[in-house]
Amino acid sequence: MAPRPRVDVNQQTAVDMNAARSQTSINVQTVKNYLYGGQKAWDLRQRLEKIIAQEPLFDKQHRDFLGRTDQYIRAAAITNRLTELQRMHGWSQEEYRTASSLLSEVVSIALHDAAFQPVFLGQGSPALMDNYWDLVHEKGIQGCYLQTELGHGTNVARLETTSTYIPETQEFELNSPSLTSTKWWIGALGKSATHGIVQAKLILPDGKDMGPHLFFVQLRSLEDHKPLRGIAVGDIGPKASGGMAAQDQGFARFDHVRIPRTNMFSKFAEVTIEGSYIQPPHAKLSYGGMMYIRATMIPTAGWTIAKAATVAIRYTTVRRQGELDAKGLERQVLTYPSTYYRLLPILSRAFVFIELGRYTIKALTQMQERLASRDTSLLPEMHALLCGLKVFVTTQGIIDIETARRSMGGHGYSAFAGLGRLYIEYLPSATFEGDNFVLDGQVVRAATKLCKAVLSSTSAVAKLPLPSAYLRLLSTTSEAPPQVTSSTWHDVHSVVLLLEWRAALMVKNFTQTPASGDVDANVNQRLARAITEAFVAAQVSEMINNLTNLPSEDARVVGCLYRLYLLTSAESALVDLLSVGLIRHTGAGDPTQDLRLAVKALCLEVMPNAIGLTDAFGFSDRILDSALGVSDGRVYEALWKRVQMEPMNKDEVTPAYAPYIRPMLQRGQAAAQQKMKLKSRL
Ligand SMILES: Cc1cc2nc3c(=O)[nH]c(=O)nc-3n(C[C@H](O)[C@H](O)[C@H](O)COP(=O)(O)OP(=O)(O)OC[C@H]3O[C@@H](n4cnc5c(N)ncnc54)[C@H](O)[C@@H]3O)c2cc1C
Repeated sequence: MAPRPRVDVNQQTAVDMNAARSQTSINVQTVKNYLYGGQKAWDLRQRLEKIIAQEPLFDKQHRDFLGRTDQYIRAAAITNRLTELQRMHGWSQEEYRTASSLLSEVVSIALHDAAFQPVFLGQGSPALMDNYWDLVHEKGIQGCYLQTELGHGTNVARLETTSTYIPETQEFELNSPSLTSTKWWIGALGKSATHGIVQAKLILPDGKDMGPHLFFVQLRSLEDHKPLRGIAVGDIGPKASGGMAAQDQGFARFDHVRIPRTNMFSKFAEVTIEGSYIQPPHAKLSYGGMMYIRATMIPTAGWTIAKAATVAIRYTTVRRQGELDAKGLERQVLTYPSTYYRLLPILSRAFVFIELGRYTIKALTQMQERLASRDTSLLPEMHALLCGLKVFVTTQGIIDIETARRSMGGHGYSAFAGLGRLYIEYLPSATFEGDNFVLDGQVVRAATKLCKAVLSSTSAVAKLPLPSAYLRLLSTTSEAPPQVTSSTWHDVHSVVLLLEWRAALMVKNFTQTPASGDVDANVNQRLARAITEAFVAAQVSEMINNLTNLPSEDARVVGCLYRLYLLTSAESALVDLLSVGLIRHTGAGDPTQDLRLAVKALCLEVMPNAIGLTDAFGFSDRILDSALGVSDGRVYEALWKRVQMEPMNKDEVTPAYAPYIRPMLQRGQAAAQQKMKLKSRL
């Protein structure tokens, strides 16, 4: 047998990346424009990226080696420079937001932008806006949102902080009556924020408790940043696995702190000068701020998953492992079925969540316009939808980042791979803005209410809001559930219908369970997922229809990704599909095998464009900050370069040698010599 040619494993990486790019059949720029919502948005991003890339402060090369305090100080310096650049270049809000996202850093000012400012806008009274909006908007003050307490998070009704109205001075007095009433986990409160929006129980002069309301409170002096009298404030310490180290989650206690009456957020509910309470027109009007944050979490999930997919697909394209082929090359890791089956569905979810985010934010904007004229009709449905979507995208996003990291083997565990950081920073999204398991319950409550209406009256179907359209299937005039055959998996409409039937039957079964009947402990999670997946599947079908706006080859490839999304959703729903009898074992072979083979076929169809599709996300090497995700594929050189920066490598002999390593070795050597002597005497 002729000897196989020797391959330079390092040089081969660039060869493999170039070869993968040259296989791309899509127009990367067109798909990029599609993902960013038009060429204009992409051009803006490019223009801002050039500015940001030139800033030495924004360099990420050394951040993995910094301790917590230095990470926080670095983040503050970055924020200061970003706002300076905003003024220098006269950036609009949109430009500032884009530049901020391009930083790809955890910074405390994010809480001001994402939580503090929207609540101010949505719930500030005209008086509060007149007095403070300019300061808020111009960042003359820095805000945070103080809801969670040491003793309560989910159960907002049991928060203990009080705000008591004193008519004599027209002031509220804020008080933390117990250790467990201490505000806790509050982003930017530890060391940064000057002001906060405090959720506290409103107590009227007659002692009546009106439940939690929002109050605007100054926390630190604008002269020297010291906490104001009566306020004890600090940082709650390091987070799990060193995550979000640059952000100062904080605690605060209030000892009879007075604020003016006008500092209550009273756009909807109000306390009069005399101390009477004016009810809001709808109990859930104040949900607006939180709904906005939840809506933005959908595209964020998409772009976060996109980063994980880009890094892992690039690395597994150039990483070779296995038996040599005739050319002397090992197999590209991405080509193993167990690898592409893990990674390509992640790529498909990134595309879907990015598009879904666009839809949701548009729908929310429409609802907010109606809210402005006090029309709350869309509110309950939007609330339930956003709860479901928030849970779905964050739960899936967390799984996807970790799956992508593991697909890269041992090097994936290096901090220089970048996915460990991405994971740990994304992880709390399952808990904040509503714990995912708690939100599931709200999705199910809303669905059962509508289901009962549909089951009791045929006219209710006509009034079903779009996200609950799947319940139409329960109407007496609806067709019977479809028969699943091998062709089902090749027809978008059939797969969507199947996922809708799954949700409808599961909700119906649950709704019809007698009050005395037992339900399993996981029922809310299963139902909420089925409900949300039915909605998302219908949206994906729309996305496929709208692909006619793209050139045909781009539409074909992105369409494959969307179908892959639908099929992997159906695959993960198999247990439910079997439980509700939509798929049956007929004795003629495995009824799920056709689906699994269709998933594989779609993966193979997407594969030649895997690199092109990840390039379409438009991430620079600076943003990904990953030695394994470099766009030229030269991963070993990038990893080697990073390792040279490791501070421990500055000393040839570690300072730990003399005091600790040497004495241990010397004791061991002496003991071994002693034993040798004893042996030689025997
Ligand atoms: C990184 C990070 C940043 C944060 N930033 C902020 C911030 O800026 N401002 C702020 O106010 N808060 C913030 N939080 C707090 C966050 O909003 C709360 O952690 C969250 O609301 C959950 O509350 P909890 O931690 O008290 O958990 P708990 O409510 O005690 O929940 C504990 C467990 O009980 C379960 N559980 C609780 N109630 C129910 C129920 N009714 N049904 C079923 N299961 C239930 C939950 O699923 C969970 O598993 C932050 C948290 C984190 C981790």
